[in-house]
Amino acid sequence: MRNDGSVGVSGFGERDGGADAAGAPWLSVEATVIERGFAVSMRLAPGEVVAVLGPNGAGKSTLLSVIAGLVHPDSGRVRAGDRVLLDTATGTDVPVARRKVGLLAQDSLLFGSLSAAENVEFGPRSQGMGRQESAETARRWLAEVGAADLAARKPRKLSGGQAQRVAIARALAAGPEVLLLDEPMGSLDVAVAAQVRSMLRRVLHDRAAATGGRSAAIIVTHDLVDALTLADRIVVLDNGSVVDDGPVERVLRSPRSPFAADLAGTNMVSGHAVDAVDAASESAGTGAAGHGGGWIRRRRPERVRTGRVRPDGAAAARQGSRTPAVEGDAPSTPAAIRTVSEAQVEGGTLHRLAAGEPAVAVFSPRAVAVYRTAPHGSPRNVFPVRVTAVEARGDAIRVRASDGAGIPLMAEMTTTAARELGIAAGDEAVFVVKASEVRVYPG
Ligand SMILES: Nc1ncnc2c1ncn2[C@@H]1O[C@H](COP(=O)(O)OP(=O)(O)OP(=O)(O)O)[C@@H](O)[C@H]1O
Repeated sequence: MRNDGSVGVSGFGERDGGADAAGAPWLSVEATVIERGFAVSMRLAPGEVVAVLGPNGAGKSTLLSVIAGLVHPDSGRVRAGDRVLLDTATGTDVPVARRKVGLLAQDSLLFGSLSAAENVEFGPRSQGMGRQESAETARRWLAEVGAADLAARKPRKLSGGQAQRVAIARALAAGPEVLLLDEPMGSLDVAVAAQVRSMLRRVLHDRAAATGGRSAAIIVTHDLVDALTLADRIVVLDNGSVVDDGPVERVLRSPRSPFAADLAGTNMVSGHAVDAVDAASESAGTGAAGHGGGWIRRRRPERVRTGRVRPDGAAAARQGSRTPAVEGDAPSTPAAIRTVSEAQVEGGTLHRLAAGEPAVAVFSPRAVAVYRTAPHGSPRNVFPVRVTAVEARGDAIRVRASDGAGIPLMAEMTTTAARELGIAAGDEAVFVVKASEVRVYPG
């Protein structure tokens, strides 16, 4: 236990988010760790899932360690529901094992000598639960994460994805009120990461419902896709401080920090999923499937000829760079969303999307070709836009624009191409992106 309340917690700006309808946060954290230059204040609403992003050394792991009780701040307070877990002013410092905090650390290892089931039983057992009940709890959580058939296996017989499922079951089986996941998909290859992400999405959703909001979760990630699919809110840390905090969409649309701006260097269009079958048949009709029929197994994005204005007046995208969503070349299925302006945006997805479900389409500015007028017979997503800004961005030009419904879009091209196209703020233009460059996620 530590009591050095002489160091005041101060200088924490008020941020949006983190409170329920009545305005009460469920988890609140205020902590200063002087040695690490860390001074963070953050609140989570009941049942809320927050993605914490930030550059290396920003303090993300420190934040989780403070909540879990592994790092003792010089000053601060951590409260979960009506339980004070830490208060340096009063000397309260609840031991790790009694915090009801489940931490899945980056280096979480399963006990090698125990089976998967015994690993998962470990938490309930160490909380005093009987053998049979612990075994039942382990069975339930292994089933929940899709690893029921792995119960008897030793960790060395598990693949990376299987081991991560078991580790997640182990973190959940102890019944944590606060779940902390440090890069949960970090070590998994893209296809396995997508499966584990889908599983986590379901588990987090069910958990919030099952606990009646008496829970919260923080996911540290470098991956925008995790924030998009798993979190209600993004908190960006940099240099030990919160530099941005808000709903996922707000942070990406109007970032308030260089890191978030960089993070947001992507186009994100919100809407509602169109039935996948309709999307597929409409795609076939409109020719979206004409991208080499590349729906089932996503092709490598084609390299677009760099920096040339085509005869039809289009400036090629800067290069055929990929959508920053990092699911790589994993197989995807056709998906489409309909935006508020009734535009249909077609792409591919690794997720199951029910028709009408909120969804977002994500694509890189570099995948966008800019035209003066709409190309004929294009099998692509076409956005008539008005250019709002043309900005230099290193050796490239970023064209910012807004479609009829005010959806902000960006294209990136070479300076030569931009000069030849002669585009300027206020101009009408047409942004075109191939469906094969668009990733669709649950929103
Ligand atoms: N055990 C430690 N002792 C002292 N300083 C530490 C320790 N661990 C981390 N730090 C420092 O604290 C700061 C925050 O580190 P932290 O690991 O929390 O960042 P992070 O955002 O999790 O980074 P990454 O994305 O690389 O994991 C850094 O300046 C780091 O050097």
